[in-house]
Amino acid sequence: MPASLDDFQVISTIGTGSYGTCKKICRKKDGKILVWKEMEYGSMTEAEKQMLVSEVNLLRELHHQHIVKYYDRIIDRTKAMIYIIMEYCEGGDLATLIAANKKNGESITEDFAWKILIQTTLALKECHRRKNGQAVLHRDLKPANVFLDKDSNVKLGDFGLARVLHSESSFAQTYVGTPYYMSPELVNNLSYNEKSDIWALGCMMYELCALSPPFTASNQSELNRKIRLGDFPRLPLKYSIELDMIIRKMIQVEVSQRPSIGSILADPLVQKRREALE
Ligand SMILES: CN(C)CCCNS(=O)(=O)c1cccc(Nc2nc(OCC3CCCCC3)c3[nH]cnc3n2)c1
Repeated sequence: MPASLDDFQVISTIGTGSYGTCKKICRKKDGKILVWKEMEYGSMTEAEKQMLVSEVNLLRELHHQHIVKYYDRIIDRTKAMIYIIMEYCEGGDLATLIAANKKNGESITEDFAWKILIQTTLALKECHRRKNGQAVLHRDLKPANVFLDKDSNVKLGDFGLARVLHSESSFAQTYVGTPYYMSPELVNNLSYNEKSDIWALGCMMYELCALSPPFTASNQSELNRKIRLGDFPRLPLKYSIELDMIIRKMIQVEVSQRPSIGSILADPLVQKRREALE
């Protein structure tokens, strides 16, 4: 029996993303805490609605311990609203963690950095695993899209939903952030590929440790120039040369020089770190 809005109690609003609002909810029948992302589709074109349907269908197919679990969706045709119900991540998102560390002058440990690197790589591996020939590239890997559960395990979220965004909508203009993680191939208008997600992963890991993205600038053209050059400072010295090296390998301008997901996971150091996690 499809879920309905009154099966849930809204607890609070967590925030507003590029596509709509995220609310913390409680499922009345068992008290389970979840979230829903509510999106208004009334002003969407038929093509955008079709994209939304296919994005939600992709979400339904992704089952992995490090990917935010999709539960259900509710469509309220009277208000032209869709509610996408997903697991709640108690630990919040990495962007909040980075901002808090920056504010308090704190930094994550080396162990935690490896844990995030490994678990996010495993989540990307699931995304890239070809699903009926359709690779689900994340396309928007950034700290705000990586959540933590109560045990600070990674939950990769917010697939494609941001992509569904209809460009002329007010949300689009309001929520366009600086694309710090844009890869050189995207800057050069070449095609997005699996190695572009690796570049973004390297940038995210760098920012998580250094509390600043590898490339920063006050305008897009200056940022593009720095990205094309690919030079950035070493991680803070508290982090090992191995961590700096594996992140540096991911942030290489030459696509073919970047490691694949398989080679990251096959790295002896990563294997050792993975065993320590299990
Ligand atoms: C302990 N503290 C450091 C952290 C406190 C943390 N508690 S908190 O303040 O409610 C909090 C903060 C942020 C996230 C979450 N959990 C969460 N957020 C999602 O999306 C957030 C949304 C994404 C788009 C932009 C607007 C926000 C999810 N999507 C699927 N599952 C989700 N779970 C909870």
